[in-house]
Amino acid sequence: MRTTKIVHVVNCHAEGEVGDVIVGGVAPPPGETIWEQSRWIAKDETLRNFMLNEPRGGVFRHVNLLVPPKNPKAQMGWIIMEPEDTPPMSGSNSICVSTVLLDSGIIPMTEPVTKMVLEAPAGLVEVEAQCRNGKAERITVTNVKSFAQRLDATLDVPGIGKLTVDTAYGGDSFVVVDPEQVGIELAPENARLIAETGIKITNAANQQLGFSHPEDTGWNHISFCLFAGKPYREDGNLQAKSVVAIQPGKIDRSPTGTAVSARMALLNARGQLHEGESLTGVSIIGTKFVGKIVRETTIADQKAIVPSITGSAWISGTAQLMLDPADPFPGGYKLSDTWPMLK
Ligand SMILES: O=C(O)[C@H]1NCC[C@@H]1O
Repeated sequence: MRTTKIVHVVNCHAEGEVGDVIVGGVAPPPGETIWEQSRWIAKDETLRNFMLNEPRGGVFRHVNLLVPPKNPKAQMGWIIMEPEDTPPMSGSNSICVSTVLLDSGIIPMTEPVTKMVLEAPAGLVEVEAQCRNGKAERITVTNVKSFAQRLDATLDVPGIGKLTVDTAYGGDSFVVVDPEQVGIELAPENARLIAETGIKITNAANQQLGFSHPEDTGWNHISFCLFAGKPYREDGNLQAKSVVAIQPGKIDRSPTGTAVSARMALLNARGQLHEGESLTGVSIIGTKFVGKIVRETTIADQKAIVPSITGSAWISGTAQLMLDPADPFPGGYKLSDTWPMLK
């Protein structure tokens, strides 16, 4: 066996969505901040291609790189790599990272509760983990400031027609649509159709509506389409289907923590969900993230919320990824049968 690198990975999923964690074998990238480091990873592409492309990855995979924190308040920093983006923040990935840090002993666990501060590219996030018998069972992440950007905007989607949509940010950027407008039931058998429809809506929203983060973060596009089911009450809790199409055309298996945060910001902007109240997002496979409005706040003088997201993640394996110097595909490859090509 010969290899020019060994990347040590702990495999994990949060409520069904893969969020593998690189725990060794990769030096921290250059940059003064975690955001700058994440821009370097996005531009360089070497690690993204090695980890995300076939034969080591695939369109379903998200990978997180642990890095030393830059802010002294944080115990660990991390960079998120998703199929097409290297985003500011991610709910499922933050829950996977927290679980791997605690369950594998990288950060010492205290039972019944361990508190940590982690540093995402978007900034600091507080984590509270309910721990029992050496397992971080429930992770609550206090997300970055989330806000509504456009309410009831008209969007003309080629092949679909005129829709009324919202745009919002919950650590990542969303166009939000009521699935009844496109006549698609948010059921597993419709996953392909939902993914393709969501990508059309996201592309149209980027062309016609756009997105700009008020703090000039440089995150100025819409990443995802959230199909936001009608809220209903179950056992007294407010719930809603939360199904997200991710570029280049897959469905999040989890309810998408950033989407639940963005949805709560929209409900708050409409006066329908208040500080201290909760919304549980239900994924396409029936898994749940419990969202809560921790507090109402502002961002650049606009209304915003600080949300939290609670969910669980489970370690599913470990891997050492290698590169034989004779491998003809050091950067891997993508094919449009499983990885639709972006226009
Ligand atoms: O939970 C979330 O926010 C994420 N899941 C995969 C894509 C999003 O970043």
